[in-house]
Amino acid sequence: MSETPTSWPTPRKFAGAGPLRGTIRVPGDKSISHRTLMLGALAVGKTTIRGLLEGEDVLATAAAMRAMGAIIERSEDGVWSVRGVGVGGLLQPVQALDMGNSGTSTRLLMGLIASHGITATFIGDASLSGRPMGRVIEPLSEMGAEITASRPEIGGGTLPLMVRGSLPAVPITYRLPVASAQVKSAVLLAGLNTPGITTVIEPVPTRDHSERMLKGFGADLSVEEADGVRTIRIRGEAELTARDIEVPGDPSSAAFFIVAALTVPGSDLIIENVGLNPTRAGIVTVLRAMGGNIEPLNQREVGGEPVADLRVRHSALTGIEVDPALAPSMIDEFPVLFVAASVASGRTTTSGLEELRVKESDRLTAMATALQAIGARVTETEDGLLIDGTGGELLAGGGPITTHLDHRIAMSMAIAGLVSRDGVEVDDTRPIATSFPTFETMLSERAS
Ligand SMILES: O=C(O)C1=C[C@@H](OP(=O)(O)O)[C@@H](O)[C@H](O)C1
Ligand SMILES: C=C(OP(=O)(O)O)C(=O)O
Repeated sequence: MSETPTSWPTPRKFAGAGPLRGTIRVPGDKSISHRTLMLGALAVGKTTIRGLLEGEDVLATAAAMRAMGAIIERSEDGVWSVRGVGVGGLLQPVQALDMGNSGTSTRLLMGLIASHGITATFIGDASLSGRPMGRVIEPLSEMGAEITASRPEIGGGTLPLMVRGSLPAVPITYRLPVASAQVKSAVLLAGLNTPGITTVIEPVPTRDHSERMLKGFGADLSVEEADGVRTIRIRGEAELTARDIEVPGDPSSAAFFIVAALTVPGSDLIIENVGLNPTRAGIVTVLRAMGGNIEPLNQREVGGEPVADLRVRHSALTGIEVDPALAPSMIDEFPVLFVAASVASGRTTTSGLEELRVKESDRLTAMATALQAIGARVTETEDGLLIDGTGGELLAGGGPITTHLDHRIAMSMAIAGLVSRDGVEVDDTRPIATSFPTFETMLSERAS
């Protein structure tokens, strides 16, 4: 999110306004949208994209790819086209790349630049400038890139930072020390323009959009799985071929409406075209285990990804112990799961969630504080939250809730407002535009 002097915090109160009914369609998947722009920009020919998420994070990626030579346009009917420069063809950007609020743009683009003979400076907003970049600096430096970051004492370095790519880069075998699709993708993208084979070993599976899409664009990539450990190999100096892509709806955005429909009495909502890649669908598994009535209809494939329409009906939810092994498949959905747990009956226990502390905000502390402020019974532990739900009763409500430039905190607390007596005031709704610019309109149209 860019902070200009004309952009002021936009507080808003969210309150219950009746059941959620009818049919909605959430915008395109953010992870897939970033990757279509990046791979399209490296392909030879013209890639067309339908359903691209037009959120600020994705627009930051588009601007960066333009600054490095790709021609990216949007037609009036919302179809995007990307004319690529070819692998190895990225141009030196003239100005610093402003990544706004987006960790995915930053870390994946650092990977791309690492194996090109160019230098780029990355800047971002206050939230992004506090996030750890050491996790990508380490493998990309091993590949030969020279990276100078600010504040090396914070997670190995933060923005602003400068990446001087290495041409040629050195292929490496890298075992991921954290379960992170961004780190995996940064190394694989660096591998695209590196001679030989770059290997990533992934002990815990994370979202696999990069692997699917790299293959789809024609890269020579293989995935081997043994005892739950994935070994991904990419052959470098690849040639990518332009494609026509349809981006499925974002399950992370759908999650807000799934929780809203499950918790607001009388709701019966259909959410169309939701991506259900197994590496992303943990939230559906957990909410079902809590008693949530979520029915997949019309299951199909869109853009190489499993998709369904979800019918979601109000349900009496019961707290559970969430298996930490599910965390990577729902890492962005915990804030809204905590809202569901706050009105379930009994205790919900979560653990193994240290990664939530290095997202757009420390999402464990931010959500514990926010939910306590509106009357939920929440205890924060080192790596999770313990939540004792109301058993279907409304939360008290209140605020203003501090959202810390974090879109998922803002939207989760908006949903909490629907199940509160007095409503929930959120201190700033601007961050919502990073991932789901139509969220507020869709919410006021459906909850009525
Ligand atoms: O690769 C991606 O598109 C993403 C990976 C996840 O981050 P980590 O890799 O840091 O877990 C997720 O939280 C983020 O919203 C998007
Ligand atoms: C963590 C997120 O995104 P990013 O890392 O791209 O900022 C998110 O969207 O919840």
